[in-house]
Amino acid sequence: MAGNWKMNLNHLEAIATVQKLGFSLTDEDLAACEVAVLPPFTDIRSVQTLVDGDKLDIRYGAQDLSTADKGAYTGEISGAMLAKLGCTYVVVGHSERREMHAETDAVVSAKAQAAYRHGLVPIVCVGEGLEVRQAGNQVEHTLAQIDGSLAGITAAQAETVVIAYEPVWAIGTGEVATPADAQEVCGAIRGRLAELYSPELADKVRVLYGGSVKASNVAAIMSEPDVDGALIGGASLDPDEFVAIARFRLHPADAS
Ligand SMILES: O=C(CO)COP(=O)(O)O
Repeated sequence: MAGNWKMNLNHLEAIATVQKLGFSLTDEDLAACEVAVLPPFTDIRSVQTLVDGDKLDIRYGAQDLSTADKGAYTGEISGAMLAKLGCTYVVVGHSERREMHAETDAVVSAKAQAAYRHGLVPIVCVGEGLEVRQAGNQVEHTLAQIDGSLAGITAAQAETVVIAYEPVWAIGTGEVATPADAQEVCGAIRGRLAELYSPELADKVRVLYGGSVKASNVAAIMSEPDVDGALIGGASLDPDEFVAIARFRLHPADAS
């Protein structure tokens, strides 16, 4: 379960949030479910200090990185800098960056490659907008994004990649995809990974669903065979809600 904080929570709020997570999540919870937070860049040092100091079994990472490793790139953050701060993950190709920063699949692939150069695991985001969904082209569209975003990623790298299927129309709207909608595309993604790499590799890759996930709907989504986890925006800002999401196995899968 990965919490994408987006541009929310300053470093003081980040400390309070991670402390609460660290206090609430038991060893049992963390043995059953990996938990990661993806704060803004300015919070990462604070999160690192807490996680290291309190020996919390929580992973953390960033929401973006530069395609370049070093140099005259004003405002950019390199994979090397994130690795130095102990990041495990980095989100690449979130729909908000694809839309607002015109990131193409080629850019996303370059960012995923930059992540691997520094030992970071990319969480590669894909997913269709409302018009594509209404036209019924969600599978075709999302698989084309997979092809483009994973271009240049070797099998050895792809073994660890995390894919997040986030239908744009379900992000921050309260409009959650049905479990069957999530399964349709997540299953197709796994099928494409099998074609691009191998069925064995495809089975190992974690495919997440994202879009209005909360404690009350997570169990139903997680009951689908090809949904291995969730990328959570708004609900991850509330530590109690995020902990309840991480405990999805305790909720009935038919809650709505
Ligand atoms: O974009 C998302 C996670 O990356 C989903 O955001 P919400 O959970 O707020 O819909």
